[in-house]
Amino acid sequence: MAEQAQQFTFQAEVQRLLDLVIHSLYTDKEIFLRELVSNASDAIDRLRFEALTRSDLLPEGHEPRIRLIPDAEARTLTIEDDGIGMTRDEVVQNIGTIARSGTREALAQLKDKGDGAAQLIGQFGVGFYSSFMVADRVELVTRKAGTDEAVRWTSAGDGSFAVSDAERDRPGTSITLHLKPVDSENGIEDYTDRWVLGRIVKQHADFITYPIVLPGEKTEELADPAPEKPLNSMKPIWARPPSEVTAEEYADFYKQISHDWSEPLETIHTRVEGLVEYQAVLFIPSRGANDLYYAGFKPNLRLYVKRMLVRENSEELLPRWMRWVRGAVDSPDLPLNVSREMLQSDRHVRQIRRALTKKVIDTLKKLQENDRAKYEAFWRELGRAVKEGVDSDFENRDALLGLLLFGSSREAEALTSLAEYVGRMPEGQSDIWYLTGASREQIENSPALETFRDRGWEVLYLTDPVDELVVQSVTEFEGKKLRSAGKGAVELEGAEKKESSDEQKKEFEPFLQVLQTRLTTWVKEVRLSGRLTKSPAVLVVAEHDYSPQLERLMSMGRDGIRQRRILELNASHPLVQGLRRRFDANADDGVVGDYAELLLGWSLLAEGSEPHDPVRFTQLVAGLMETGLDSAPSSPSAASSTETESAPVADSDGSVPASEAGESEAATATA
Ligand SMILES: Nc1ncnc2c1ncn2[C@@H]1O[C@H](COP(=O)(O)OP(=O)(O)OP(=O)(O)O)[C@@H](O)[C@H]1O
Repeated sequence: MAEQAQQFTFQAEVQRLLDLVIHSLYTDKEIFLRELVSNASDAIDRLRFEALTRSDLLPEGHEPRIRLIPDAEARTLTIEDDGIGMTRDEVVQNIGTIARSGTREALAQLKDKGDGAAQLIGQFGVGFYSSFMVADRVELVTRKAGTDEAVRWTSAGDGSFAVSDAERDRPGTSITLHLKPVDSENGIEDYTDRWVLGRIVKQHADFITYPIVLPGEKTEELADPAPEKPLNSMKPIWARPPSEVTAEEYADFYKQISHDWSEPLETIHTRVEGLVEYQAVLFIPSRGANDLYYAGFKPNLRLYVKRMLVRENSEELLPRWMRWVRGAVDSPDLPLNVSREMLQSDRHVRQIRRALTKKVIDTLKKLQENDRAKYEAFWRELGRAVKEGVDSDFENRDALLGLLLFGSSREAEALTSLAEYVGRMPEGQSDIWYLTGASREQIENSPALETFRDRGWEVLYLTDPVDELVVQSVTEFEGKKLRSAGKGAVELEGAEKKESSDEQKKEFEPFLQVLQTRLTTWVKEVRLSGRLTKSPAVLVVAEHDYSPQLERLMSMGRDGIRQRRILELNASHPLVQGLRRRFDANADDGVVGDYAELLLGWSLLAEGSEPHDPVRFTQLVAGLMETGLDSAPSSPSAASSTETESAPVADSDGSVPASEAGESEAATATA
């Protein structure tokens, strides 16, 4: 007795994907066939792989095929495979939910259904769902190898699907598309036409390694149908001479293995015969996968041994930072039933890995040299992963340094390599300078850059969190030190300057001591600055301490203990000079301590951080503003420095009048 069909609703993201598939104006509708045939081919691959250890799974004389069965009268097309099939649970799980969290998130964010959506759709593994571009109802019957039960899945793509028991005489899967009417204006052809099917297979699925066949045609002369003749050549793309493979064939192959519908950025086809033999077609994608930076991400790299797929997501053939590389590698030198552990320690695998890694790096290098725009497009998509390599791939570290690009103080939108930076270094500059921060804007506002600007020295702007990793592991490039503009002391160049600065240091010593004592909870040293030319103060860290950016990242969401930093003062700034005069006049003047705190709070705000004690800081600022009002002349032009020059040094309560603690030179330029 037939059981009642069980109804399920699609996961919200799947329905969204379906809506996009159905409504987006995707022109190339015929590629649904490539997607379904790819799934069929994968299913056969999986069965053959499973059968390596369970020979009972393969029926005697198993000659796997992918059959296309058109029915012009019923207006259906069935795609049938002798693959591994699915259990009931697998059907519900695989064809009803999206497992990959990155894809789910991206879909959840994707609201519009306009042209943008049509483009974006290429980012998701649409696979099976592409059937709904050409069919208004889809029926799938499948039986898992090694079981007797078959299951039927049906859906009209309208939010729900039904699952019920079914019959199937052998393992495998059949997918029947109830085709939409032919509509050539919208790119829907007659997919029951043998000629159309033959053309699509030839064009988009020629490289599938199993025969794709149409049922033999019955003719008047032949009582039995003519034998099935494969529509595809079945030659895997990597086994063909590169000169004979067209760009379109590579792109189709890429789309088959990646389910990314956008064109690959670069294709690498390599065939090596020697100590170790292998063939590989690798792709640099034009876009990184949505879940590339998730811990569970698996690379889209297939490993074949003599054309038998042994690993769909091989992590052994390329370093982890190259997990965005997609493609297929085939080698006859590896054992068929390879375990992960064996793969990792296999000598041949190691050799292949080394060679392929180098190949990809060389390709990127060439791209950087010959097509800068394309390389920058790659960099903006995947540069972050390359930076991971700098920290982890010691063998290729030097080559990777050459690939790095950064923003810099030179030009707002431009990216520069380290070599280009070094090439522009003016005389007198011996190090490569950078500053890390949350954004270009924040870095640009940092007072720590003042002297660099004045000297005309370029500073690299490191705004990506992984840049912190890069600069921790790279200390030199072409013999030039990489130095943070916000770390350690920046020396003034020239002997004369040094002498005068030594003298100044001595003069300021007692004053700085008092500030330091007042700020000791947060600051480990108060000293004179070599990097300030305009601002009164800046916070820096010692040479080997964490940068504020790294500290912020590490204490994300937690109240971490902050490391004590160094407060640098600009000795020639009127605010600092005025304050020192107050100190010289009366070493116990309470104003000096309050100003120390204000300067510290100001420096924190200037770099984009919060004052340590915002309440205390605002109180100090309010007090200062009040005094400013009490003492400032009533004329609106009072802000000019000439007017304030005659302003009193301090009020009766002992505070210095100033409109702002920071930039206002006027308020403190007093005698
Ligand atoms: N013909 C088939 N035989 C067996 N399983 C299939 C078949 N078609 C689809 N599947 C299963 O359904 C899953 C979802 O298919 P779909 O085409 O939507 O995504 P996919 O992108 O191929 O999946 P993957 O992320 O594994 O590449 C497949 O991963 C596979 O497990």
